[in-house]
Amino acid sequence: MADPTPAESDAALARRLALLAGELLLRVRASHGHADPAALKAAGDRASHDFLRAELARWRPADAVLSEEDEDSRLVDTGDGVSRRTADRVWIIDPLDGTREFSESGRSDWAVHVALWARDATTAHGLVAGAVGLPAQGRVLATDLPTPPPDGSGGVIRLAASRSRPPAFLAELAEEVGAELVPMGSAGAKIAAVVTGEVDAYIHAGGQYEWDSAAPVAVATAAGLHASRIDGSALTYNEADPRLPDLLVCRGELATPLLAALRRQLAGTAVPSGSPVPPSGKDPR
Ligand SMILES: Nc1ncnc2c1ncn2[C@@H]1O[C@H](COP(=O)(O)O)[C@@H](OP(=O)(O)O)[C@H]1O
Ligand SMILES: [Mg+2]
Repeated sequence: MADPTPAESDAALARRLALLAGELLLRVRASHGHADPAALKAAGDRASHDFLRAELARWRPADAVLSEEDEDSRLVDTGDGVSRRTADRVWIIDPLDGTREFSESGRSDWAVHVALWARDATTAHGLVAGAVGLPAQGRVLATDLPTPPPDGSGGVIRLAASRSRPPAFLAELAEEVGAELVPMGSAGAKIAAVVTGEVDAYIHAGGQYEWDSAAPVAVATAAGLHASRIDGSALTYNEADPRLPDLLVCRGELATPLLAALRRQLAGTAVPSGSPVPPSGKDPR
């Protein structure tokens, strides 16, 4: 691909990098095969992270980066030294979301997330640009090419949830609102499915980080969808503590009934809105 012009917008850069990192991940998957899932996960994480880090340093050298794959990214930022907390612009990236699914043959529910948070943002959640690459689905969703909000199916609510770590209360909530659970990997793939209308909503609770949702939430918001914490409060990014453990993304008209159902579930189950101790290592996947 020819070098872009210096005037490439942040959103176009996010979209281009999500596309290129996705193509790289497809090559890594093809060359490693699926015989050793742990090695494939590690190779994918590393290749995509290194690529995105290098490209952001090349095209946006003054900006800070928060990446899942940086050694210290899960630690609470104390503000010492050069810090993303004092930066005006921070790229929040998940080089490979749905790592588990990436390592499983035939699955297409994994994604590349590239988002830009800005201190002076006037857009929702402080996110000014974002792209979600879905390499195995052959598409990239981005804030500069928003898709129109999907029409409701009018039938049973299709509710996407983690296939490996769904919130404990979700089965009961689904029964209460008459929803059908659609298990899927990757926060990005699930939110993309809400954006395209393949499902009606995505609910997660119990643990996640800013990079798991920043880019897909930027894309969902640009498409006119509702995105919030499960208690209805705002999602905020580039916080000192990068944990952002729960969220609801859905079509606008479902926000009120789903938040009401969530309130009833949370009243009964005391689901924490954040776990107490910042982990220093990676989550077991
Ligand atoms: N309880 C939890 N604690 C921490 N991270 C979680 C989590 N549940 C889901 N996630 C993260 O959220 C992303 C989507 O998860 P899921 O596929 O289960 O819906 C995954 O990102 P990664 O694949 O980038 O690690 C996963 O690690
Ligand atoms: Mg992730």
